[in-house]
Amino acid sequence: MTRPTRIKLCGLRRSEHIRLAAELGADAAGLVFWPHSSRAVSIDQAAELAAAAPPFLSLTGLFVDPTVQAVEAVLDRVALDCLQFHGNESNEFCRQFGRPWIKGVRMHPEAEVEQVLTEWPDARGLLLDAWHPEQPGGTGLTFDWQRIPAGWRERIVLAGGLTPDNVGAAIRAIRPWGVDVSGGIEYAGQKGEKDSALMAAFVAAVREEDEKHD
Ligand SMILES: O=C(O)c1ccccc1NCC(=O)[C@H](O)[C@H](O)COP(=O)(O)O
Repeated sequence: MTRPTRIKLCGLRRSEHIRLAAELGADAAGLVFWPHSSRAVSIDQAAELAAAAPPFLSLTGLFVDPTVQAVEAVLDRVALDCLQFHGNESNEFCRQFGRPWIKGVRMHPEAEVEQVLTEWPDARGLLLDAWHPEQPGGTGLTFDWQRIPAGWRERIVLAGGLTPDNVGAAIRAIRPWGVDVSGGIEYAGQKGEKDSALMAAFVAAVREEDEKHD
């Protein structure tokens, strides 16, 4: 049997969606702490979401160029299992909190990908996302998956514009360790509003593709 593709559903803001993510068999749920995002949650909201999380769903807190104090303020109140840094944070910055962390890497069209990926040696994994000149993430855009070097694919969480319709092709193309989605599980035109049916369809599409590789 081949390994299952790990799934992170990002930008959850309701307790029922946290429970649904676990029931569907997702591995991780992402909570956005970047205040400029329409998916952002306050510390109080996040504490409530964490209280709704069943065992073994990895709660991941997403930050963009935060201060140390901002991350610590969240960690004081919210039982996060993993941190995700999605800005220009260095390896040293990310590692100082003593928690498992992943690094969001935006795939700039001119980036020397093989070189860039070596910059965060202590990350548990690298979440590769589309690059956009003004938005640090959650853009709904895809990038050319073939730019991901073959030797790195087992460490990669693939993100950027994934949907129930294209995630199977993405898995087939590069066999990443995991996949991450936000906009692709939301109601059309309603950024931040997750659609339970699309959450279920996304997880089902991943599992359907996984079964083809057994
Ligand atoms: O989702 C956001 O609002 C966000 C804002 C700033 C930085 C990162 C953000 N999201 C990071 C994620 O992990 C998203 O799931 C990832 O960017 C993919 O988003 P999408 O293309 O909408 O699936």
